[in-house]
Amino acid sequence: MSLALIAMSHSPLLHTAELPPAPEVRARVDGAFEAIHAFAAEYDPTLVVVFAPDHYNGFFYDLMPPFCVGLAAEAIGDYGTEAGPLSVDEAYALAVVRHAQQADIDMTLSRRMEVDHGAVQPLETLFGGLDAKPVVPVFVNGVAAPFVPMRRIRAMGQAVGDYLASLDERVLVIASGGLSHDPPVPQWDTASAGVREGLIDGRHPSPEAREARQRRVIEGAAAFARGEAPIRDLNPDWDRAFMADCAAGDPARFDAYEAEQMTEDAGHSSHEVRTWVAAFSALAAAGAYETTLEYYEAIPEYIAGFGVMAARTAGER
Ligand SMILES: O=C(O)/C=C/c1cccc(O)c1O
Ligand SMILES: [Fe+2]
Repeated sequence: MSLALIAMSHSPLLHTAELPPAPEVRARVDGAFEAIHAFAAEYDPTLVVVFAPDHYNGFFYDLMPPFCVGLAAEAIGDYGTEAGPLSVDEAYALAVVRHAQQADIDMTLSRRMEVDHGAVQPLETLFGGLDAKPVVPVFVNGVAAPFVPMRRIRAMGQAVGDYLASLDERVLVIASGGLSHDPPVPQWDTASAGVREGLIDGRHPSPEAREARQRRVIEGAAAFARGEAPIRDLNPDWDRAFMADCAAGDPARFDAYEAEQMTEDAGHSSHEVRTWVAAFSALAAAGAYETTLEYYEAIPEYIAGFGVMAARTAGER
């Protein structure tokens, strides 16, 4: 039994920014990515569990669970990320569902999950593509309000971690998303009727609609970097405090994060840190852990408080 964790922000602007960050900033991001790539290579997982949000590409308001395990999954290929099937380990995915349900978690499942850059960017960064490792994808809602209390995400992560810790595998849990950020993703309360229809069931848009949506984000990022976009500022203090809570090894700390306050302090997409809460709670289920790598920087060009962490069960080598 062995567990390790990598948590990383993602951003569709990583490869599409019209106004990229300064070269020294990009070099630090690349350095952090190289470090987690090396960490993953050294750990050499036999199973990967990726906790990822979705951005109205796979999950919509026609049926929005707080979390969901994919027994089969297909990447849609947004923002230049790889499209195609993920190499899902169906037996382990089903076992995760069963174990979580027996632990009083109302885990949901999908036999045809669609995932976007949220799930794919970490797999590309760490393993170079979608199918290098057997994977169990776990969607965690981080954009579509209302949100269940954070203690439910912690409990879900703990239940998943309890199961993973019982396996004779080297399991890497990945968290994707966060930290403070407020990209131009539509909000139900302020959306027009037409946009609302897309939030209810906007699956498989035309290439023109996909392009228009991506342009809006790319142009929004450039405007934000110039200080001209009407979106919330990044909040490095909030981000560093959250990362300190992640490093603390005490998942009960996450219960204090209240959704409306998070939106206020850290933006509408700060709820993506639910993936971090799930992953760190899963890691903690295997016992004490040590953080071996930490990087943080607020990067307006990526519309992201951009953080990377790696951790593994203490005393294991
Ligand atoms: O296009 C989207 O829906 C999402 C955009 C985005 C922008 C910046 C950071 C993120 O985590 C995002 O998902
Ligand atoms: Fe995101």
